[in-house]
Amino acid sequence: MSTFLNNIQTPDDLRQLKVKELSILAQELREFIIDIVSTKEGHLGASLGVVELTIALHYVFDTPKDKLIWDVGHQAYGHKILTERKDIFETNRQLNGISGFPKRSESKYDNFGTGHSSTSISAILGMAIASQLKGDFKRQHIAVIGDASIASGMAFEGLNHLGVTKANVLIILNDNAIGIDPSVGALKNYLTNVKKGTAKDENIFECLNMNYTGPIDGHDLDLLLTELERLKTIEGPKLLHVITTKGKGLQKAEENQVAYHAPGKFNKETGERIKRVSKAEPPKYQDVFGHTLVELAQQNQKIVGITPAMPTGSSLKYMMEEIPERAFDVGIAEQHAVTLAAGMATQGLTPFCNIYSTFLQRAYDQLIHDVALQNLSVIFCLDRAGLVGQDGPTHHGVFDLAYLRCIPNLTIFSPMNEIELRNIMYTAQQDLKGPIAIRYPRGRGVTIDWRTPFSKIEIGKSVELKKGNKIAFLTLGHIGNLIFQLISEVDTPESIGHYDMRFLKPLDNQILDKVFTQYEHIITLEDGCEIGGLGSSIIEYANKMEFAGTIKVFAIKDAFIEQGTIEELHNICGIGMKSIKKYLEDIF
Ligand SMILES: Cc1ncc(C[n+]2csc(CCOP(=O)(O)OP(=O)(O)O)c2C)c(N)n1
Ligand SMILES: CC(=O)[C@@H](O)[C@H](O)COP(=O)(O)O
Ligand SMILES: [Mg+2]
Repeated sequence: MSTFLNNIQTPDDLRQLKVKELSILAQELREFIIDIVSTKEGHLGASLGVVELTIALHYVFDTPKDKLIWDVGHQAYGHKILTERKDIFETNRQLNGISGFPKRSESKYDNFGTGHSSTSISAILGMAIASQLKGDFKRQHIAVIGDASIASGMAFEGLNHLGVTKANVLIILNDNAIGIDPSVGALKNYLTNVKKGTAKDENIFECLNMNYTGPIDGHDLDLLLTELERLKTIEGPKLLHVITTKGKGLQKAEENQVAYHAPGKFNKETGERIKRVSKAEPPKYQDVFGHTLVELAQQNQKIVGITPAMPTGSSLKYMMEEIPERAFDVGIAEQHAVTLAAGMATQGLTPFCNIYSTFLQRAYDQLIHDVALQNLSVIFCLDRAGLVGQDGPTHHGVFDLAYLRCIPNLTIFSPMNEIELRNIMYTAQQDLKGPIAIRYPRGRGVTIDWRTPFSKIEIGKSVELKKGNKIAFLTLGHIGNLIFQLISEVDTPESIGHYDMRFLKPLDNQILDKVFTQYEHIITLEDGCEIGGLGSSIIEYANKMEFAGTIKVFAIKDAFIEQGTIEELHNICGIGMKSIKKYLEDIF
């Protein structure tokens, strides 16, 4: 039964507590997070790891006047609970609920929207400079950033600037030696040496002109309070290095930090994860990618695999286990991952560069300038394409079709099922000259027996799945499976034709020419943004061919889409079964 937490709505309430009461509050806050996340799901380990830090920051600093930013923001559950959102925390990540990440429109305590990593240093520096320009030299500016996120290029760009300013900024490096998967790279090794006391003399952050303190135990509340109070009085750029344990306070989460980053539902007493008991079900697309890549790489020595910090999420981990010398986790470094792949391709290697669709946004110039312009044979596997669900607008992979389609030399493919994914991977590593983007969604496919022998896919060829005489559905990717069900449920299935376009680029003009002559109505369906995607491309071509029938585009309208289950979001966006059926009723 919470006692102190019950009485806290705002950080002002927190600041009424005595220092000796804060450790009890920490215990209560942990239990509260565990209680809710065990049933509602979400990012657990990171938030448990910063419970003491969260309390100490709001206790010492005058939030929301002082500015506090959480990098990525997946560790900000405690912050949300202590800043007016305790009573609605159970709606975390649900449709119409609070966001799983800090969000400016949600709270005056969320100073900057996050979700993608490594933005906090630049953003807090921007706020600190604004504060100086306004003549306010008192306001404090704090960014909390993890050891994996600080290794990203963008964070280094921020540090590089910060070190030549007099900005009143405190960076808190929350070092738990892990991202989603174990942290990697030379900086990780350096931080390990700092913790062991074996680092070379000069401290890297001091060399960058920051006042460095640490490493200190980030679970020791007294120490945190003392150091934060002291740092508050020091002007200019400062960095406090705290050591924490991801998953702190829940034994299972401490023992298996990768799985408990976002464990799904679990038993709040034992920590045991609740596995769905189900009969045979189709695999996740990510696993089809991961296992197929191992199969291909065992046959083709030129294949290399690259992931920027998502070995588990992308399933590149299978290749990292089986063929470690050719599989690379480069950390949160999407830009580097793409140009690294480009460099490898110039030397005759065949890189499979797996990046979540949303995170590839960060490497757009590298994709154009380093890969496509040089027509290098890099195979991009874009996971989490389309609406991803509870992570919400920061993570939906809905822009990729539009931002990829305008890039010359790039082939764009979206598999409708596991077998198409396997076969395009097989084809791309054998035949393709130039880059290809293969985009597939979060979650499971549709084929239980998916390990079929490889066969080649003809580049630019779509598939006629069903002939019709009035209405043609042109679909791209997994979402096309909806149309099978739809056809089985309508009164006049003979009127409907269905085409799995497979390639957004090059478009299959041959089949389109046929479709334009045989059907009165064309309906396109995709799980990407309307502007610039499949529907746009069909309208452009139809216009050129002077098609006289109607074209209806089912795609995501020009708006950011909030969080919810994928099914809820498809319905809200009007790309679910209900909307399509309604449209059909109108034209029948
Ligand atoms: C640009 C970008 N790439 C990848 C991710 C996926 N991601 C979310 S959290 C995370 C690990 C963050 O690790 P760290 O900064 O050490 O924080 P911790 O989880 O340990 O608290 C990653 C890779 C992301 N959010 N943004
Ligand atoms: C916080 C973050 O960016 C990741 O943890 C993300 O939530 C992973 O998403 P998946 O669960 O789809 O791998
Ligand atoms: Mg970390």
